[in-house]
Amino acid sequence: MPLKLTVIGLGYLGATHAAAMAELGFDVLGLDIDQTKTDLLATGRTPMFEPGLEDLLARHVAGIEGSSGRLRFTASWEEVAEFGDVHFVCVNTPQKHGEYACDMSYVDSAVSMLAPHLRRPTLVVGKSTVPVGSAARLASMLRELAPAGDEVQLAWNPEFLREGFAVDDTLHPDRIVVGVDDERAEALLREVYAKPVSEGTPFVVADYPTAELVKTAANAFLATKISFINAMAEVCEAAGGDVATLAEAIGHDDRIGRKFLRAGIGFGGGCLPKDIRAFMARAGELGADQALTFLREVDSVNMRRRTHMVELAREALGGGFLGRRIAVLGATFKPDSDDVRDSPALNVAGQIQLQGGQVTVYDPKGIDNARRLFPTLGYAPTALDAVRGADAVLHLTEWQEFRELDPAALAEVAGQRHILDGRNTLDPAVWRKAGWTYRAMGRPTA
Ligand SMILES: NC(=O)c1ccc[n+]([C@@H]2O[C@H](COP(=O)([O-])OP(=O)(O)OC[C@H]3O[C@@H](n4cnc5c(N)ncnc54)[C@H](O)[C@@H]3O)[C@@H](O)[C@H]2O)c1
Ligand SMILES: O=c1ccn([C@@H]2O[C@H](COP(=O)(O)OP(=O)(O)O[C@H]3O[C@H](CO)[C@@H](O)[C@H](O)[C@H]3O)[C@@H](O)[C@H]2O)c(=O)[nH]1
Repeated sequence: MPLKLTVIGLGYLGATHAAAMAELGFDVLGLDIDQTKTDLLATGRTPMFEPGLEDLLARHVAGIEGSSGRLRFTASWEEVAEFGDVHFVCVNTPQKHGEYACDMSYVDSAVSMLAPHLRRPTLVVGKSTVPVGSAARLASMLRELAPAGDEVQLAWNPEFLREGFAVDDTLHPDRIVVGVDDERAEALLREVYAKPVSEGTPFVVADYPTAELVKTAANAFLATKISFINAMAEVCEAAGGDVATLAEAIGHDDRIGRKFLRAGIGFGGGCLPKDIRAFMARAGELGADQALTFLREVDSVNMRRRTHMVELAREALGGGFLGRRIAVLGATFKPDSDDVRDSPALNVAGQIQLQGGQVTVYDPKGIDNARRLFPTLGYAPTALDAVRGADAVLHLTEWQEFRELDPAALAEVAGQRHILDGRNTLDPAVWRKAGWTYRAMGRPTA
């Protein structure tokens, strides 16, 4: 009998994981405390934009014509507990309000809702990103609360997917990491991931703390790489160098690599910023805070990028923002996602509005989410509409659509022709040819 899986928490991670597990051939039952999400997913639609996910849902959600019927949703914890041989916990672990530390209340609540219904041998697998030490704590919580007691096991299986590539990253991961304290847990997870492992995906078995740390270490490294190149951008600007050429040149060294060296307004999203802060907070609790003081600098280089973009815009306008019209291209923290959590683009837009600018934002997929978070910003249905009458245009999220814009057509409707490229992905020559003053970050102005 193939294993039956459940997925608890159906956001960016959980909805993708549930659909991907059905694609691997398992029967999957999903649960989320937000019933609007399960209702939507049950009709094959996603609560968020993630390329390829609706196709996967159409292939597997029960009740959709021609689907495998392997993926279902419920609101009942009892049903989840009875159904699952393996339960994946994919709930959110945001930054605590006003603190660096991780808010574990959603994970704790999911585990305490599930545990009292666990009456037979079963495996609970944490996928959320958590502070090191959480798995051991949750394992004892499960043993205490579950009627099946020691027959309930826990494993930690951190997730490395990127938004915008979530489906592919889940079906074909770079590596699978499992933190276990028992061979049976490892065996069950080898069964779950047999297909990707048979295709060559490395399967790394670790203890709980190492598995938890692998995740935060990976995100800390990625964040550091971005802040490193952004620090080089600051120096390039001071010295008259070009950070894009510098990144290409150092990236040819295999030990450094080309990826994650795109300078600009820095990293945002629901992961890197909060994960490096939670990592610092946890290291502090463990008495190892000195080990991670460099992450404070990584964070401040990153936040400085946003303010620097605001300063560049002010400079382009020749003074303050009061009464000036600013078009912002991009609202999401990255392209191919509708996620606006800690978005550098919206942070810049918000700062300019606070300083008196009239800001109009356009984004291909993020406007609804942006409007909920920043209701007082202006929003336009197209890039052309956002640019109409603008005194400066800020390119802040690197959507392909923005690379394909016609600078000549935009020049006709703009108030003034100032383009500031916060992602260094537009073609300076093309924009300049169309009459724009083009300004990038960490690159020469002319
Ligand atoms: N988004 C990513 O790209 C990504 C990648 C890797 C790891 N992660 C980690 O995965 C976790 C989830 O991230 P996300 O981006 O999917 O968050 P999200 O906010 O999109 O989704 C979390 C979901 O969990 C639900 N939930 C909260 N408490 C619950 C409970 N007690 N029971 C059932 N459902 C509950 C919420 O309603 C929500 O739908 C976080 O720890 C994050 O750091 C995220
Ligand atoms: O060279 C680069 C690369 C990225 N970014 C920015 O960095 C942020 C994060 O990008 P990315 O890492 O691609 O997005 P996420 O989907 O947040 O994925 C990260 O966070 C996830 C949640 O933990 C992990 O699973 C992934 O492995 C990790 O890449 C975005 O704002 C990007 O614009 C840059 O500024 N320069």
